[in-house]
Amino acid sequence: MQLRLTDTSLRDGSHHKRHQFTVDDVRSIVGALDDAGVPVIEVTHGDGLGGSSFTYGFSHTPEQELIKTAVATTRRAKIAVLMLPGVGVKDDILVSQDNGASIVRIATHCTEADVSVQHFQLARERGLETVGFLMMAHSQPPEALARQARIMADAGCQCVYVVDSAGALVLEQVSDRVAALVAELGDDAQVGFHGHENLGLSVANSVAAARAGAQQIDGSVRGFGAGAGNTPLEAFVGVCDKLGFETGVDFFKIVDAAEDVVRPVMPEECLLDRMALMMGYAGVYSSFLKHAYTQAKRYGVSGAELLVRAGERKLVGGQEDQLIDIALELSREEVR
Ligand SMILES: CC[C@H](O)CC(=O)C(=O)O
Ligand SMILES: [Mn+2]
Repeated sequence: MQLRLTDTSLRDGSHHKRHQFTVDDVRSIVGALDDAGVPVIEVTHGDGLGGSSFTYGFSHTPEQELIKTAVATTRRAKIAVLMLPGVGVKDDILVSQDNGASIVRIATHCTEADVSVQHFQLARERGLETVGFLMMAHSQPPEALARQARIMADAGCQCVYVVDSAGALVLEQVSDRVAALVAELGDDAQVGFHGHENLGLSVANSVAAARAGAQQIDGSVRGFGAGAGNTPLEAFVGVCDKLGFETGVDFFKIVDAAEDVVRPVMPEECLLDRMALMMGYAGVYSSFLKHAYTQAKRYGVSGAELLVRAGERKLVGGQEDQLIDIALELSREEVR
Protein backbone atom coordinates (compact mmCIF):
# COMPACT_ATOMS: atom_id res chain seq x y z
CA MET A 1 0.00 0.00 0.00
CA GLN A 2 1.13 3.50 -0.91
CA LEU A 3 1.36 6.25 1.76
CA ARG A 4 1.91 9.90 1.00
CA LEU A 5 4.11 11.58 3.59
CA THR A 6 4.17 15.28 4.49
CA ASP A 7 7.08 16.74 6.44
CA THR A 8 5.98 19.47 8.85
CA SER A 9 9.33 20.40 10.42
CA LEU A 10 9.30 23.81 8.72
CA ARG A 11 5.83 24.55 10.14
CA ASP A 12 5.22 22.54 13.33
CA GLY A 13 8.95 22.87 14.11
CA SER A 14 8.44 26.62 14.01
CA HIS A 15 6.83 26.35 17.49
CA HIS A 16 9.95 24.62 18.84
CA LYS A 17 12.20 27.26 17.26
CA ARG A 18 9.93 30.06 18.46
CA HIS A 19 9.30 31.02 14.83
CA GLN A 20 12.93 31.96 14.15
CA PHE A 21 13.49 30.10 10.85
CA THR A 22 15.81 31.76 8.35
CA VAL A 23 15.96 31.53 4.59
CA ASP A 24 19.10 29.37 4.96
CA ASP A 25 17.28 26.94 7.29
CA VAL A 26 14.52 26.51 4.73
CA ARG A 27 16.94 26.10 1.85
CA SER A 28 18.96 23.39 3.59
CA ILE A 29 16.00 21.43 4.97
CA VAL A 30 13.90 21.56 1.80
CA GLY A 31 16.94 20.62 -0.30
CA ALA A 32 17.71 17.55 1.83
CA LEU A 33 14.09 16.37 2.14
CA ASP A 34 13.41 16.83 -1.55
CA ASP A 35 16.54 14.85 -2.34
CA ALA A 36 15.38 12.05 -0.03
CA GLY A 37 12.06 11.85 -1.92
CA VAL A 38 9.68 13.43 0.63
CA PRO A 39 6.69 14.32 -1.58
CA VAL A 40 5.16 17.19 0.45
CA ILE A 41 6.90 19.79 2.63
CA GLU A 42 4.90 22.25 4.73
CA VAL A 43 6.33 25.74 5.31
CA THR A 44 4.47 28.38 7.38
CA HIS A 45 4.60 30.15 10.74
CA GLY A 46 3.87 27.52 13.43
CA ASP A 47 0.36 28.90 13.95
CA GLY A 48 -0.27 29.07 10.23
CA LEU A 49 -0.45 31.91 7.74
CA GLY A 50 -0.72 35.23 9.54
CA GLY A 51 0.49 33.71 12.81
CA SER A 52 3.35 36.18 13.31
CA SER A 53 1.93 38.31 16.15
CA PHE A 54 2.20 39.23 19.84
CA THR A 55 -0.14 36.36 20.72
CA TYR A 56 1.77 33.59 18.96
CA GLY A 57 5.27 35.04 18.53
CA PHE A 58 6.79 37.08 15.74
CA SER A 59 8.57 35.37 12.85
CA HIS A 60 12.27 36.05 12.29
CA THR A 61 11.67 36.04 8.54
CA PRO A 62 8.32 36.83 6.88
CA GLU A 63 6.67 33.50 6.10
CA GLN A 64 6.10 34.39 2.46
CA GLU A 65 9.89 34.78 2.08
CA LEU A 66 10.29 31.30 3.52
CA ILE A 67 7.61 29.91 1.20
CA LYS A 68 9.28 31.52 -1.84
CA THR A 69 12.62 30.02 -0.80
CA ALA A 70 11.09 26.57 -0.39
CA VAL A 71 9.48 26.78 -3.83
CA ALA A 72 12.74 27.94 -5.42
CA THR A 73 14.66 25.10 -3.75
CA THR A 74 12.41 22.12 -4.35
CA ARG A 75 12.74 20.05 -7.52
CA ARG A 76 10.06 17.42 -6.91
CA ALA A 77 8.31 18.00 -3.57
CA LYS A 78 5.14 20.08 -3.43
CA ILE A 79 5.12 22.96 -0.97
CA ALA A 80 2.14 23.14 1.39
CA VAL A 81 0.94 25.94 3.67
CA LEU A 82 -1.27 25.74 6.75
CA MET A 83 -3.94 28.24 7.70
CA LEU A 84 -6.26 28.59 10.69
CA PRO A 85 -9.29 30.68 9.65
CA GLY A 86 -9.22 33.86 11.69
CA VAL A 87 -5.46 33.74 12.27
CA GLY A 88 -4.95 33.99 8.51
CA VAL A 89 -7.40 35.24 5.90
CA LYS A 90 -8.27 34.24 2.34
CA ASP A 91 -5.78 36.71 0.86
CA ASP A 92 -2.96 34.85 2.63
CA ILE A 93 -3.92 31.75 0.65
CA LEU A 94 -3.84 33.66 -2.63
CA VAL A 95 -0.45 35.24 -1.87
CA SER A 96 0.95 31.81 -0.96
CA GLN A 97 -0.28 30.43 -4.26
CA ASP A 98 1.29 33.36 -6.13
CA ASN A 99 4.54 32.46 -4.37
CA GLY A 100 4.31 28.87 -5.59
CA ALA A 101 2.61 26.87 -2.82
CA SER A 102 0.33 24.26 -4.34
CA ILE A 103 -1.35 22.65 -1.32
CA VAL A 104 -3.37 24.50 1.30
CA ARG A 105 -4.16 22.87 4.64
CA ILE A 106 -7.02 24.45 6.57
CA ALA A 107 -7.02 23.71 10.30
CA THR A 108 -9.96 24.10 12.68
CA HIS A 109 -10.78 22.88 16.15
CA CYS A 110 -12.41 19.49 15.60
CA THR A 111 -15.92 20.73 16.38
CA GLU A 112 -15.68 23.83 14.17
CA ALA A 113 -15.24 22.52 10.61
CA ASP A 114 -17.88 24.92 9.31
CA VAL A 115 -15.48 27.87 9.55
CA SER A 116 -13.34 26.24 6.85
CA VAL A 117 -16.01 26.01 4.15
CA GLN A 118 -15.28 29.26 2.33
CA HIS A 119 -11.54 28.57 2.37
CA PHE A 120 -11.90 25.16 0.77
CA GLN A 121 -14.22 26.59 -1.84
CA LEU A 122 -11.77 29.35 -2.69
CA ALA A 123 -8.79 26.98 -2.79
CA ARG A 124 -10.53 24.56 -5.15
CA GLU A 125 -11.72 27.40 -7.42
CA ARG A 126 -8.07 28.47 -7.66
CA GLY A 127 -6.88 24.96 -8.47
CA LEU A 128 -5.08 24.36 -5.18
CA GLU A 129 -4.91 20.91 -3.60
CA THR A 130 -6.75 20.90 -0.26
CA VAL A 131 -6.24 19.25 3.11
CA GLY A 132 -8.37 19.68 6.25
CA PHE A 133 -7.03 19.48 9.79
CA LEU A 134 -9.43 18.47 12.58
CA MET A 135 -7.31 19.55 15.55
CA MET A 136 -7.49 18.18 19.11
CA ALA A 137 -9.10 15.03 17.72
CA HIS A 138 -8.76 13.22 21.07
CA SER A 139 -11.51 15.44 22.47
CA GLN A 140 -14.31 14.05 20.29
CA PRO A 141 -15.57 10.51 19.66
CA PRO A 142 -15.16 8.92 16.20
CA GLU A 143 -18.76 9.59 15.06
CA ALA A 144 -18.54 13.29 15.91
CA LEU A 145 -15.24 13.64 14.08
CA ALA A 146 -16.68 11.87 11.03
CA ARG A 147 -19.55 14.39 10.91
CA GLN A 148 -17.04 17.24 10.94
CA ALA A 149 -14.99 15.53 8.23
CA ARG A 150 -18.11 15.36 6.08
CA ILE A 151 -18.49 19.16 6.33
CA MET A 152 -14.92 19.63 5.11
CA ALA A 153 -15.23 17.10 2.28
CA ASP A 154 -18.50 18.62 1.06
CA ALA A 155 -16.76 22.02 0.94
CA GLY A 156 -14.02 20.67 -1.34
CA CYS A 157 -11.44 19.22 1.05
CA GLN A 158 -9.58 16.33 -0.63
CA CYS A 159 -8.04 14.78 2.48
CA VAL A 160 -9.27 15.20 6.06
CA TYR A 161 -6.72 14.63 8.81
CA VAL A 162 -7.28 13.28 12.28
CA VAL A 163 -4.94 15.64 14.13
CA ASP A 164 -3.65 14.47 17.49
CA SER A 165 -2.59 17.98 18.50
CA ALA A 166 -2.07 16.98 22.13
CA GLY A 167 -0.36 13.65 21.44
CA ALA A 168 -3.10 12.22 23.65
CA LEU A 169 -4.48 9.45 21.45
CA VAL A 170 -3.53 5.84 22.15
CA LEU A 171 -3.44 3.23 19.36
CA GLU A 172 -7.05 1.99 18.98
CA GLN A 173 -8.26 5.53 19.66
CA VAL A 174 -6.42 6.49 16.47
CA SER A 175 -7.63 3.57 14.38
CA ASP A 176 -11.24 4.01 15.53
CA ARG A 177 -11.20 7.68 14.51
CA VAL A 178 -9.47 7.07 11.18
CA ALA A 179 -11.80 4.16 10.38
CA ALA A 180 -14.85 6.33 11.13
CA LEU A 181 -13.63 8.98 8.70
CA VAL A 182 -12.78 6.40 6.03
CA ALA A 183 -16.30 4.92 6.35
CA GLU A 184 -17.93 8.35 6.20
CA LEU A 185 -15.90 9.78 3.32
CA GLY A 186 -15.55 6.75 1.04
CA ASP A 187 -14.26 7.98 -2.31
CA ASP A 188 -15.14 11.61 -1.58
CA ALA A 189 -11.88 12.35 0.24
CA GLN A 190 -8.80 10.66 1.63
CA VAL A 191 -8.00 10.46 5.33
CA GLY A 192 -4.74 11.53 6.98
CA PHE A 193 -3.12 11.41 10.41
CA HIS A 194 -0.90 13.96 12.18
CA GLY A 195 0.72 12.76 15.40
CA HIS A 196 2.65 14.17 18.34
CA GLU A 197 5.10 12.27 20.53
CA ASN A 198 3.83 13.38 23.95
CA LEU A 199 3.03 9.85 25.13
CA GLY A 200 5.80 8.24 23.07
CA LEU A 201 3.36 6.73 20.57
CA SER A 202 3.59 8.84 17.43
CA VAL A 203 5.16 6.16 15.18
CA ALA A 204 2.91 3.39 16.52
CA ASN A 205 -0.14 5.64 16.22
CA SER A 206 0.80 6.47 12.63
CA VAL A 207 1.04 2.75 11.82
CA ALA A 208 -2.39 2.26 13.43
CA ALA A 209 -3.73 5.08 11.24
CA ALA A 210 -2.27 3.58 8.07
CA ARG A 211 -3.67 0.14 8.93
CA ALA A 212 -7.10 1.73 9.47
CA GLY A 213 -7.01 3.25 5.99
CA ALA A 214 -5.21 6.60 6.27
CA GLN A 215 -3.46 7.39 2.98
CA GLN A 216 -1.56 10.49 4.07
CA ILE A 217 0.65 10.69 7.15
CA ASP A 218 2.49 13.68 8.63
CA GLY A 219 5.80 13.64 10.41
CA SER A 220 8.73 15.92 11.07
CA VAL A 221 12.31 14.90 10.48
CA ARG A 222 14.07 14.46 13.85
CA GLY A 223 10.60 14.93 15.38
CA PHE A 224 11.12 18.70 14.98
CA GLY A 225 7.72 19.94 16.15
CA ALA A 226 5.68 21.27 19.06
CA GLY A 227 5.52 19.50 22.43
CA ALA A 228 7.69 16.37 22.43
CA GLY A 229 7.71 16.81 18.66
CA ASN A 230 5.91 15.13 15.79
CA THR A 231 6.20 11.61 14.44
CA PRO A 232 9.92 11.37 13.56
CA LEU A 233 9.64 10.96 9.82
CA GLU A 234 12.89 9.05 9.32
CA ALA A 235 11.85 6.42 11.89
CA PHE A 236 8.42 6.15 10.31
CA VAL A 237 9.96 5.66 6.86
CA GLY A 238 12.10 2.80 8.24
CA VAL A 239 9.05 1.21 9.88
CA CYS A 240 7.07 1.54 6.64
CA ASP A 241 9.88 -0.23 4.75
CA LYS A 242 9.67 -3.10 7.24
CA LEU A 243 5.86 -3.29 7.11
CA GLY A 244 5.54 -3.05 3.33
CA PHE A 245 4.01 0.43 3.11
CA GLU A 246 5.49 2.26 0.12
CA THR A 247 6.50 5.86 0.81
CA GLY A 248 8.93 6.58 -2.03
CA VAL A 249 11.32 8.07 0.57
CA ASP A 250 14.93 6.83 0.75
CA PHE A 251 15.52 5.69 4.35
CA PHE A 252 19.30 6.24 4.28
CA LYS A 253 19.02 9.71 2.80
CA ILE A 254 16.37 10.85 5.27
CA VAL A 255 18.36 9.48 8.21
CA ASP A 256 21.36 11.53 7.02
CA ALA A 257 19.15 14.60 6.56
CA ALA A 258 17.84 14.24 10.12
CA GLU A 259 21.33 14.05 11.60
CA ASP A 260 23.37 16.34 9.37
CA VAL A 261 20.88 18.97 8.18
CA VAL A 262 17.86 19.19 10.48
CA ARG A 263 19.49 18.67 13.90
CA PRO A 264 21.85 21.67 13.47
CA VAL A 265 18.82 23.91 12.77
CA MET A 266 17.02 22.79 15.96
CA PRO A 267 17.61 24.85 19.10
CA GLU A 268 17.65 21.59 21.09
CA GLU A 269 16.21 18.09 20.66
CA CYS A 270 12.45 17.77 21.23
CA LEU A 271 12.19 15.96 24.56
CA LEU A 272 9.68 13.57 26.05
CA ASP A 273 10.12 15.30 29.40
CA ARG A 274 7.75 16.07 32.28
CA MET A 275 6.05 19.01 30.60
CA ALA A 276 5.56 17.16 27.30
CA LEU A 277 4.21 14.07 29.09
CA MET A 278 1.70 16.23 30.95
CA MET A 279 0.48 17.56 27.62
CA GLY A 280 -0.20 14.07 26.31
CA TYR A 281 -1.70 12.87 29.58
CA ALA A 282 -3.91 15.93 30.16
CA GLY A 283 -4.77 16.52 26.49
CA VAL A 284 -3.17 19.93 25.92
CA TYR A 285 -2.45 21.49 22.53
CA SER A 286 1.27 20.88 21.86
CA SER A 287 1.90 24.43 20.70
CA PHE A 288 1.12 25.62 24.26
CA LEU A 289 4.43 24.18 25.52
CA LYS A 290 6.67 27.22 24.96
CA HIS A 291 3.91 29.56 26.20
CA ALA A 292 3.59 27.43 29.35
CA TYR A 293 7.36 27.61 29.95
CA THR A 294 7.24 31.39 29.59
CA GLN A 295 4.33 31.89 32.00
CA ALA A 296 5.56 29.33 34.54
CA LYS A 297 8.89 31.14 34.71
CA ARG A 298 7.29 34.58 34.80
CA TYR A 299 4.95 33.73 37.71
CA GLY A 300 7.25 31.25 39.47
CA VAL A 301 4.79 28.33 39.29
CA SER A 302 5.01 24.69 38.19
CA GLY A 303 4.80 24.38 34.41
CA ALA A 304 3.56 20.80 34.74
CA GLU A 305 0.71 21.87 37.07
CA LEU A 306 -0.11 24.71 34.71
CA LEU A 307 -0.51 22.27 31.83
CA VAL A 308 -2.63 19.86 33.86
CA ARG A 309 -5.03 22.71 34.61
CA ALA A 310 -5.01 23.78 30.96
CA GLY A 311 -6.17 20.24 30.18
CA GLU A 312 -8.91 20.44 32.82
CA ARG A 313 -10.14 23.69 31.26
CA LYS A 314 -10.15 21.97 27.83
CA LEU A 315 -8.40 24.94 26.26
CA VAL A 316 -8.24 25.10 22.47
CA GLY A 317 -5.84 26.87 20.10
CA GLY A 318 -6.20 30.64 20.38
CA GLN A 319 -6.70 30.48 24.16
CA GLU A 320 -2.98 30.81 24.95
CA ASP A 321 -3.70 33.85 27.13
CA GLN A 322 -5.61 31.66 29.58
CA LEU A 323 -2.26 30.19 30.57
CA ILE A 324 -1.57 33.54 32.25
CA ASP A 325 -4.85 33.27 34.13
CA ILE A 326 -3.95 29.76 35.33
CA ALA A 327 -0.44 30.88 36.32
CA LEU A 328 -1.94 33.70 38.41
CA GLU A 329 -4.38 31.23 39.99
CA LEU A 330 -1.48 28.92 40.91
CA SER A 331 0.63 31.75 42.32
CA ARG A 332 -2.31 32.97 44.45
CA GLU A 333 -2.75 29.43 45.82
CA GLU A 334 0.93 29.24 46.72
CA VAL A 335 0.75 32.54 48.62
CA ARG A 336 -2.13 31.30 50.80
C1 LIG B 1 -1.40 26.06 15.82
C2 LIG B 1 -1.64 25.09 14.74
C3 LIG B 1 -1.24 23.71 15.19
O1 LIG B 1 0.15 23.69 15.51
C4 LIG B 1 -1.59 22.71 14.12
C5 LIG B 1 -1.03 21.39 14.47
O2 LIG B 1 0.00 21.00 13.98
C6 LIG B 1 -1.69 20.57 15.50
O3 LIG B 1 -2.82 20.88 15.92
O4 LIG B 1 -1.07 19.57 15.89
MN1 LIG C 1 1.02 19.52 15.17
